[in-house]
Amino acid sequence: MTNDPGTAPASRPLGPAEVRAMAGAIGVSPTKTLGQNFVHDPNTVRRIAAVAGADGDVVVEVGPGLGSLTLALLPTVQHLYAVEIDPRLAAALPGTVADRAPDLADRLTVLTADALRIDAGDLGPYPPTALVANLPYNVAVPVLLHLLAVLPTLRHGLVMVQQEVADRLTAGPGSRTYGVPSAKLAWYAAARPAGSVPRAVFWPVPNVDSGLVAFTRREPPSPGVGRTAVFEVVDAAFAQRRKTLRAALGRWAGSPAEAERVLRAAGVDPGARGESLTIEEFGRIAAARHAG
Ligand SMILES: C[S@@+](CC[C@H](N)C(=O)[O-])C[C@H]1O[C@@H](n2cnc3c(N)ncnc32)[C@H](O)[C@@H]1O
Repeated sequence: MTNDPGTAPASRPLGPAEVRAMAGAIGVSPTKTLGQNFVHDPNTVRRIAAVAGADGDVVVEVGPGLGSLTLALLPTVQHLYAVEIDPRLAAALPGTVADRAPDLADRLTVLTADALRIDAGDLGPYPPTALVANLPYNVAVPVLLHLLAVLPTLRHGLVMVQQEVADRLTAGPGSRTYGVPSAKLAWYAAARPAGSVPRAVFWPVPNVDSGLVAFTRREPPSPGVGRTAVFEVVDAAFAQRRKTLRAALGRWAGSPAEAERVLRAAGVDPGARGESLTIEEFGRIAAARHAG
């Protein structure tokens, strides 16, 4: 089911004064522990919704907060599952949508839950196809990787994260910022930078600017071993990223000599470093170890 933008019902966005007033009315003073920085600029949420390209999608939004982005997404999505950990924000969201987008209220399902603990069965009848979220900063990478793991129907998404995290998520082998988040995200999806967002559009104003990361799911590499085994190699290689793989993987393999044997069997130079390896190469190393 898609929605014709020409006839789609509209929603009334939240501006700066309204964001503060709504938070006050429900007794929320934003906390750092929950990464509560609310967007109060209607142009920013319109832009995020446009770049997300989630028209006709069943969207998962993590951390809807006061509903700024939710209101921008609802006019064109098929359905939206909003997963919010703060019960006061979750309880207020249906009322906000009923008030500002009354014709769209039945497209929204609100779940009061920790996004790190949900799985597909928690959401509802529609298989989710897109993730669009201004992610809570402190758990952004674990949430993204968790949802890609437990929601196999997610085809694409757009997430807003700290600029530094956006750089890491979208880095490729050989880059200074390539690391565990980049390699693990590459297992699931092709990711690309999709713009930046200045800190001034948030309340309260954070210490850093934000970046948008767009991703499209891809077939995972098929080394013959599972994701957990491959991610163990990624973690071991980057735990000592300045060391050669022969040394960095010594404990994982049992000894540097065994690491060298596995690396050679995988066709990977034992003198290379993890930061130069593709996710396919990490997969080959895991498979070579399990092949014995
Ligand atoms: C950066 S704010 C974004 C709020 C809103 N989407 C916006 O753009 O204004 C992050 C939101 O995620 C919520 N949150 C934090 N940790 C969470 C978790 N583990 N699961 C679900 N929601 C979480 C916070 O309460 C907050 O509402």
